[in-house]
Amino acid sequence: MSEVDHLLSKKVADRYLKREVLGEGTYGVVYKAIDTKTGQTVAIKKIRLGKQKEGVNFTALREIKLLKELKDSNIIELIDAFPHKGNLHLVFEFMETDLEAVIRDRNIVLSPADIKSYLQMTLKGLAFCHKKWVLHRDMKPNNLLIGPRGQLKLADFGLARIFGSPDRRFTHQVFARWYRAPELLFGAKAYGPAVDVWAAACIFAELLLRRPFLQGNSDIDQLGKIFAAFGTPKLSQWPDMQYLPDYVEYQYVPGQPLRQLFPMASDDALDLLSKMFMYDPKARISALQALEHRYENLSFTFPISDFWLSILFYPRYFSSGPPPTEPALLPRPPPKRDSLNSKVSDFNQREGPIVLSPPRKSRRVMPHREGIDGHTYQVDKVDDHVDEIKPAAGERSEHVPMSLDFSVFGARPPSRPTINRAKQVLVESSNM
Ligand SMILES: Nc1ncnc2c1ncn2[C@@H]1O[C@H](COP(=O)(O)OP(=O)(O)OP(=O)(O)O)[C@@H](O)[C@H]1O
Repeated sequence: MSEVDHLLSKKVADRYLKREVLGEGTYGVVYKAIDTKTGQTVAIKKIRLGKQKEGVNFTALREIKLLKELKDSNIIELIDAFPHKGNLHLVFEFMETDLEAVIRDRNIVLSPADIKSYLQMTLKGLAFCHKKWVLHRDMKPNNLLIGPRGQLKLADFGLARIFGSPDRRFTHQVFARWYRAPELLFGAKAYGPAVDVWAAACIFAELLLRRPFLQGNSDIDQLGKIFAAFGTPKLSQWPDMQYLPDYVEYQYVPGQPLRQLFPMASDDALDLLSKMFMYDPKARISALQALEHRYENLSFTFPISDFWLSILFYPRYFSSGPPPTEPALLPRPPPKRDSLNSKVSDFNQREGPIVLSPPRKSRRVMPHREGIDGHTYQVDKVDDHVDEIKPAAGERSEHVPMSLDFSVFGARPPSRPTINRAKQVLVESSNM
C-alpha cells in the first residue's frame, strides 16, 4: 500500500474526542479535541472539500504528507490528517493564543526585547520552511500562534498552496491584503520566499506600532499605501516591476523617512526593517540573512579597517542589546476564546498616489525570478483550487486585468481582510 493510500484508509476519526469550536477561518471550522491515544489536547481543522466530489486530490495529499514532515520548534506541528465524511481533517498541536491577540491587548506593554523575540521566532520558522522549499504565502499575525511557554509557531504553512482559496472570487488573493508583497499586488505569478519576508516586515512594523502598518482596502489602495510610505518605486530600484502582469504606473510620490514612521525604533531595527521592505524581491533580505543581520551604517571619525569594524562595531540586531526576551517570559494575553472581531484602526487614512497609466499588459518573457539558492518558482494552476510551484520556464500569464476602482482610495474605513470568514455560519459542526 502506498503512503497516500495509507493516509486515505486510516480510520482515526474515533481517536479524537471533539470539544468546543475554536473558530472558523478560510478553510473551515477549527475544533478543540482530545487525542484519546495520547491524552494531548489538539486543534482539528476541518476542511470542506466542497464540490470536489472525488475527495482529496492526489496533489493535496502529497503536499499534506510533506507538511507532516516539516518539524521545527517554530512551526506548528501537523500531527495527523484524515478524510472523514467528505471533509479533510488536519490535526494540529493546540496553541493558547496568537500574535494578533498580543498586539491588540492594550494591557500588554511590548519592550524592544519582546519585539525582537517575537520577530526572531517568526524568522526562524520562516527560514526553516524556506530551506525546505515551502512558502507560507499567508503570513499575518493571527497565523502566528503562541503556545503555553510563549513559543511562537507559524500556522497554516503551505495550506494556501494546497487548497488555494475556497471562494473563487478570491483566487488571486491568497495573501491577506495588508501583508501582501508588492510583486503579488502587481499580479506576479512567479514569486518566491521574498513574499513571506515582506509579510514578516509588515508584522515587525505592526509590533512596533501596535496597529497594522499598511491597511489598503483594495489591491490598488494597498499599493498606494505602500508607495505613500516608502515612495513610488523607480525602475532603477526594481527593474522587473514593469513586466509584471498587473503593473500600472503610479504618480511619483517621495517616501517618508523610516525614522518618522517608527519614531520609537532603534537604528538597527530600522535598518533591518528597510532591508525586509526592499521593493525588488531579488534585493529583499532573506529570512536567514535577516536572522544574521548586521547594522553597517555606522560612521566613524577615526580610521578603522572593515575587518575590525565587522568584529567590533557592526551590531547584529538579534545579538546586540537588548537580547531577545526568553519566550517563557514574554507578555501574553490570557488564552483566547474567539478572535473573529475585525481590527479597525484610524491609522493609515492618508491618500496614496494615483495611478497614471492604464494597465500595461506585458506578454514578453519574464526574466527568471530567483528564489532561494538561485532557484526560480513558477505557479501553475493545476485545478480550480490548487496551484503548484515549480521551476519557472518563462512567464506565462492569462491574468485578468485588475479593475481600476478609483473610488476606493481612502474612501472606506479599512476592514480586516480575511478571505471569506465575514458571514459564515457555523452550520457543520455536528457533521464532524
Ligand atoms: N492549533 C491551534 N490551536 C488553537 N487554536 C487554533 C489553532 N489553529 C487555529 N486555531 C483557532 O481557530 C480559529 C480559526 O483558525 P483558522 O486558522 O482556521 O482561521 P484564522 O487564522 O482565524 O483566519 P484565516 O483563515 O483567515 O487565517 C482561530 O480562532 C484560531 O486561533
